[in-house]
Amino acid sequence: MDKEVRLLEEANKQSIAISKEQAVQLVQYYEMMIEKNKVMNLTAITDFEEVVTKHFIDSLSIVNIYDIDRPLSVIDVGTGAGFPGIPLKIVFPRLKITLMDSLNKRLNFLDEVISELNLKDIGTVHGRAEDLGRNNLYREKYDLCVSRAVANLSTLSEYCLPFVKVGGVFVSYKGVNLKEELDAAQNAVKRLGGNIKGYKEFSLNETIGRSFVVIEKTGNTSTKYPRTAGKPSKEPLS
Ligand SMILES: C[S@@+](CC[C@H](N)C(=O)[O-])C[C@H]1O[C@@H](n2cnc3c(N)ncnc32)[C@H](O)[C@@H]1O
Repeated sequence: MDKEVRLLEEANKQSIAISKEQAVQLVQYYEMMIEKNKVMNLTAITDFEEVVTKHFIDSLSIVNIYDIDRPLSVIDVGTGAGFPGIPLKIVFPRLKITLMDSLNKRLNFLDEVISELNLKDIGTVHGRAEDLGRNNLYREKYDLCVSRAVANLSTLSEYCLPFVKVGGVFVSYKGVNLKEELDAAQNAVKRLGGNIKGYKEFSLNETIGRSFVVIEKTGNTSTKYPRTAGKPSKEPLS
């Protein structure tokens, strides 16, 4: 069975609507990632079926908890090989996306993907979240911040909430059994001008546990945050 058909089947199971053209683009992205993975470290998961579930469907599952199919400005903090930002852009083309990471080599790959797939209203920014979050070009400029597999929720909130406009949202892609992490981050989120609005668990393929934490930005982030590079991970806010 061809790859596009498999992808459409899996998306359908998770109630994610993808067009044939979008499936073709996702497969193209997969092929580019696998080719580049031979010369640089982009992903530990290379099997097509696994990439579909653990990277593509996981990235797109946000549609089941948040109305993402509209012209929102979005920043993907620590995008790595492009997750969740690239699948989101392909399937929800009205999003305006900034893909940011501290590793330039990965962003160079993403520039190639953007150009090859002719994606519009999407760009890459190189830097650390702690530095870019203090830069007025990015600070409090986004309707939505997304981030997957970058840091614990407290550290991540210090990376992410400064980018979000008041009234906007930060959605963290997480695994399950998050109670301790959520408890530990409650205060940090408040200090950063946020409020944990919801926590939703779901499963990929009926076996792999995942969750989303939805944090709304209720007030401006104090200019004290983010602290200097390295501090949020070494001394998470409590
Ligand atoms: C484990 S990878 C996850 C990549 C992608 N989000 C995913 O889910 O596959 C973490 C990424 O976050 C980036 N990163 C970690 N700390 C960062 C920071 N302080 N600022 C910007 N990027 C950061 C790393 O360079 C890396 O590409």
